[in-house]
Amino acid sequence: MSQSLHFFTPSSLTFSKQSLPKPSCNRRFPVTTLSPKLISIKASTSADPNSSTTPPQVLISDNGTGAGEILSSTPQDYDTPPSQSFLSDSSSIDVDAVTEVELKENGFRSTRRTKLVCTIGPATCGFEELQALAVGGMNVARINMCHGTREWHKRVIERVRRLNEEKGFAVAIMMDTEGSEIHMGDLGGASSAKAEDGEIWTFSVRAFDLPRPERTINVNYDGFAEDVQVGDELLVDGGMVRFEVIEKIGPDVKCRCTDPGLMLPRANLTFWRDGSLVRERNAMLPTISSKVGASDLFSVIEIGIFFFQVQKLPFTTSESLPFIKDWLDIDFGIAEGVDFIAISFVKSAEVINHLKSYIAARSRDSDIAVIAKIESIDSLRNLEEIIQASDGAMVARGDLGAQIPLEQVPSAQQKIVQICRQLNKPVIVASQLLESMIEYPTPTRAEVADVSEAVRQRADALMLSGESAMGQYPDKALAVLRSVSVRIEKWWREEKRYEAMELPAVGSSFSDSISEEICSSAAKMANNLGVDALFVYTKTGHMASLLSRCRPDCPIFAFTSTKSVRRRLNLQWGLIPFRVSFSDDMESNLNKTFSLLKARGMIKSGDLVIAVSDMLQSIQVMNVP
Ligand SMILES: Nc1ncnc2c1ncn2[C@@H]1O[C@H](COP(=O)(O)OP(=O)(O)OP(=O)(O)O)[C@@H](O)[C@H]1O
Ligand SMILES: CC(=O)C(=O)O
Ligand SMILES: [K+]
Ligand SMILES: [Mg+2]
Repeated sequence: MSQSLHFFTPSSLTFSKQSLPKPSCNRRFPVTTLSPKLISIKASTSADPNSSTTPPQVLISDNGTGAGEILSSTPQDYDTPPSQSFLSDSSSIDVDAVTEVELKENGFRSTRRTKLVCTIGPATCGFEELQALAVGGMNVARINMCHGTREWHKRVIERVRRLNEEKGFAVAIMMDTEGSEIHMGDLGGASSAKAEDGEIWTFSVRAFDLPRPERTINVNYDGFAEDVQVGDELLVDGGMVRFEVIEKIGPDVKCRCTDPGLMLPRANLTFWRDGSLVRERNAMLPTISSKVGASDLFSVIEIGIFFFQVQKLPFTTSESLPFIKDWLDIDFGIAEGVDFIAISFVKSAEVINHLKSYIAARSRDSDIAVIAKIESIDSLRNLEEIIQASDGAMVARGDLGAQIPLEQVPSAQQKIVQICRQLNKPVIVASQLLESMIEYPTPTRAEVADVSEAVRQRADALMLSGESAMGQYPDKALAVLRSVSVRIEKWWREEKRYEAMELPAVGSSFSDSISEEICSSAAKMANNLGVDALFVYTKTGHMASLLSRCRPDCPIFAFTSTKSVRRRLNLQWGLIPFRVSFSDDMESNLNKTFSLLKARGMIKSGDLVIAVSDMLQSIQVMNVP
């Protein structure tokens, strides 16, 4: 079978040099006073681009006054049941409601390219709060299995699903595992505990009766009291609070506070001796978490049998497997059909490979992406192989900063972001981006500079942790990420300050190589010609990610036929994912999408577009008819 690279401009779509519009911001749509509020859409269009008989039907809500600006002949409220407002039939297109307004307000060039992940916690778990985050630009909702119960997380997942169904969002769900590191107990329900300078606290592996005795902290790791030595330094949350070990009495370890501060429930603990992290025993942490109850026993046995039969591995090898609580959470994530599973404290590529085969065996369509969290010193040693094995990575700076000296975190971040892009894996920069906004409504200048740097490095996504999980200003924190991202992206685009990155070949077949060449050429052409948007028709999302990897100046409209691929693409830089059914006939796909998007006012005649697809390996340059 021959594969050819087509460069053609169909006669009906030819353009002359003069007809090429000059790239500029804000030029295509009149700027309205609408802010990114929910809109309600029923795209009832003809697939025939020339048909003018079916008027577009779009209702945009105003800023909450209820007097929506009607742009359609058939107004429809956004609370219309999903079956009516978001038809997934062959004549409709699903697009993020917020993106649609953004496109209409500011044009292609101003859409945000950097994606935003929000950790959901007590401050944001309600439907209204989740909706506010989605309206504010949340692309991915992260649930952290370190905190809360599975029932709690299940309710959050259900609400996000409902939000997507009813309001047209495509918020993806990322489940983050607990990971087998040492951490404190849950403080008996208290939201925090304050340690003052010089105070003596007891860290113990004993379980305490409630109420928790004063100045005592429960530790999750049975070997803790044996492992620490008098004189060791004990760091809570990577050094937010520090203690010196002064005495060991059986299971109790007495410590004096040397750096006071606030300790949060289930905070991570590390101990240091003579200036080095003590970590030999970390690799031998318990494989069965104390949190596994009798009701989980059947699942534990099942998981054991899977690894014994399928992998021929003893399932107690904690080097290769996260501990059992994680596997139960992973089962939960698979059953719930989450979009991403993020694995904490990955030490080698092995655990990623095991998880991927586990997912493949357990979930029918196996489209859960596995994200490797880079937060242990071991993961830095095996960085390339871990990232290569994964579907993406997270720079988990919180715990990473507890395992390597803080001043090494920025260079590690830069390296991880760079390797991910070279290997074509999405990368999330996480933790403490806007830490002060947990308490205050404005960020520090230093935090804004940190966010800017992650955007400048062209990371795929930024993540909020405590800011959105339990902070006082989750929406404001998200708004800061949004506005800083847009501003910095624009600045770097206009000044062409970004360094071109050498992008090595990533595919293994000749067909992969063609796809890569097509995408890099299309991205280059898009920049040189100043086109308005790149269109990519992709079944698996791969071609879209190859385009995203090139970080072109214009946004990438990614058309895919499945909802799960659309949600997954929501994590990747510059992609605006649409769900639409399409065929192998590019000509009809183009006509259909032009027609649907024109009907929604998202493109107009004359817009210059470059289209690629993974069905027909070609590049087409055209003006929208
Ligand atoms: N589901 C939840 N229920 C209660 N509190 C939560 C929940 N999720 C997050 N939090 C709170 O938000 C804080 C920050 O969240 P984050 O997910 O970064 O947790 P973490 O434990 O610090 O980190 P890690 O990602 O390393 O597990 C937590 O320390 C916790 O206090
Ligand atoms: C996100 C996370 O796990 C960390 O920063 O440690
Ligand atoms: K976690
Ligand atoms: Mg962590």
